[in-house]
Amino acid sequence: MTPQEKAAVLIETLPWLERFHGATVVIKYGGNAMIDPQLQRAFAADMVFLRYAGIKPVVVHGGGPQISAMLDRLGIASEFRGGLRVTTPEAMDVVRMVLVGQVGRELVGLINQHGPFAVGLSGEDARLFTAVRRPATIDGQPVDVGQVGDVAHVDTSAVDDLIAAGRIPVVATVAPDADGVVHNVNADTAASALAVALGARKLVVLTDVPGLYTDWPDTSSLTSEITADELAKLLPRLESGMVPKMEACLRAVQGGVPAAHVVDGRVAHSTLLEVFTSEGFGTMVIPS
Ligand SMILES: Nc1ncnc2c1ncn2[C@@H]1O[C@H](COP(=O)(O)OP(=O)(O)O)[C@@H](O)[C@H]1O
Ligand SMILES: CC(=O)N[C@@H](CCC(=O)OP(=O)(O)O)C(=O)O
Repeated sequence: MTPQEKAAVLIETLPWLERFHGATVVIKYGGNAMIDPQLQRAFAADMVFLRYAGIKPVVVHGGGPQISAMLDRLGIASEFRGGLRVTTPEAMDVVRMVLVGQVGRELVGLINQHGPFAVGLSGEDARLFTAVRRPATIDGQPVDVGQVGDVAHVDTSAVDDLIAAGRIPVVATVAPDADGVVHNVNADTAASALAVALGARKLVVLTDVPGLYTDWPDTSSLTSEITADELAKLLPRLESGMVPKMEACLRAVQGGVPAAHVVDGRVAHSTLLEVFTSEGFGTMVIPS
């Protein structure tokens, strides 16, 4: 790369630095970016980069594969319906242990190699999330999936305090219902609810595909931009993990977040590519 090319890359970020300075951006961390050590470190660096660029990153993490691995080790069967894990009280203990005690801790540690930034919390802390039991939907029919929650209420005060102190909140998605019974909340769903409650300028969801395919698995149907109305029409035809993911993007945009993005977390620094380049990256959901 010539010095001119290097300078061009740097200066391309200026309009985006101007636009997003001071903005809150919610990033859902999941998929391969969460399992591959090099991608993990790249993600942690991206969060610190955003912070130094004057953006306020808030991380909501998944951990589905890690939960499945631990359930397996403990000999507890694991099943998904409509993209949601069937969560028995026994499985719920494992979900909580893995998300809060393992996955969240590891990410906090990686970010904090750069400085005293990350603080982990779960939906249980300072009433961040209050859950309500949520059925899965298969062919339009509700199906019981046990202790699975949707976010009924968000109290952003703890996250606000951390942001104001210059920290990077790292959120695990277990949440009590109004009676204090803890529920398993899909991380895409929780990220969306938090983005809306914080008035975030962007929701970025990392996954293991380049973006949304409107006619999966036809690779020519990869879409770079879709409106909320178009997505609402497409949603009943989507499958498995894409259902909570695209539903989350739709809800975020309908809730006032100006843009929700699904990006390929297998590409190192996908968050930076999305925020700071003119072409963007992945699929962007915008209001209709
Ligand atoms: N229309 C679609 N567009 C993109 N991916 C799809 C689509 N339908 C199903 N998928 C599958 O959904 C997966 C994403 O869901 P999931 O594995 O739950 O994501 P994550 O682990 O990143 O939360 C993709 O890797 C892909 O295999
Ligand atoms: C209800 C439900 O399905 N909860 C998810 C929570 C973790 C998650 O969402 O992790 P990913 O983003 O890595 O899929 C689960 O138990 O796997």
